Amino acid sequence: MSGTTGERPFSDIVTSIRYWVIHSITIPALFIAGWLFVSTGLAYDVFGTPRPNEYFTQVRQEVPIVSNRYEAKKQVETFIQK
Ligand code: HEM
Repeated sequence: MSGTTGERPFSDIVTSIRYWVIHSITIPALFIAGWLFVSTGLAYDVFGTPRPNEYFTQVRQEVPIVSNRYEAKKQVETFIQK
């Protein structure tokens, strides 16, 4: 038949009992895992994002914007010093 790849249609899958037996667990589990990933602070460590109190330090009170493309690496290194 034209217009089909031969795979099981989504409309058939998402209206099947078996799909929802599986996904009533897995979809909320993924949501909760994501929530915990953020709420425990693990996401900050994994992605290196500053925590709200880490944007400024004792030695650097200005915004850490890279302003010199040829010295960018050096600038970033000074920004991330304590
Ligand atoms: C650990 C997490 C997950 C596991 C182990 C899992 C497992 C499965 C299994 C076994 C099937 C085949 C179901 C069947 O034929 O009745 C399936 C299909 C499917 N799942 Fe999941 N699932 C997970 C998470 C999710 C999430 C989070 C979504 C979307 C929000 C999702 C969307 C789908 C869709 C759209 C299909 C149909 C895919 C196709 O056959 O073309 N799944 N999954």
